Amino acid sequence: MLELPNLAPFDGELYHLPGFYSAGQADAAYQTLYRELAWRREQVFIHGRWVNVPRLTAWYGDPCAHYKYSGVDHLPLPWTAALQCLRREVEAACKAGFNSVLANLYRDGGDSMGSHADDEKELGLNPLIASLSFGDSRLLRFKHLKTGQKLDLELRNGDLLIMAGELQHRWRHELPKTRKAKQPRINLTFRRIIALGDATS
Ligand SMILES: O=C(O)CCC(=O)C(=O)O
Ligand SMILES: [Fe+2]
Repeated sequence: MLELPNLAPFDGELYHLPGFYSAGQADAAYQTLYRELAWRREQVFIHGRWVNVPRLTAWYGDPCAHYKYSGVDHLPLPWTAALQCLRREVEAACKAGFNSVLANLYRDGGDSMGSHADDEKELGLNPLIASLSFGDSRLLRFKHLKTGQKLDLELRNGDLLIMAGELQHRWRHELPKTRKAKQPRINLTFRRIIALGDATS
């Protein structure tokens, strides 16, 4: 993959391309996404009650790309021009196709994403997930399920991160809260959803 070193020491593939977009390009993308995406405060059903997720989210994709995430069925909004453009560039770099993107907006250091794996069956076995970061930098932490080994990555404005192979089955990842003063960060995770009832797509 891209002749980059695999940062995962074992059980999966993880590739980091710092500065995939220049600071100028990334700043422009950030402004457009911040303004244009239909950011909303989502709720998930955990331990018998509805709780707000600690960030804003938006889900875009091809009409077939339904996706259950944290117990919620996401119906994708149609691609915006900016998202289409980013999708094509990420597809070219990854030599892979994506039919949907989950956008996350972390407004400050108090916003976060809890430990999880993107291992839903709609993503198929060993999904390739491409993640773009815009805005302030944040730490993404991986933890191996069996050994407990940790791997920390600082994701900065314009970075591309690719997760592939067995990574989602063997490791979990989280974006922890931080007490450091943080400006907002936008993250896009491009995914390929296999439409239910269409295992060949
Ligand atoms: O914000 C990030 O970098 C992580 C996002 C993530 O893990 C996800 O959307 O599944
Ligand atoms: Fe994830």
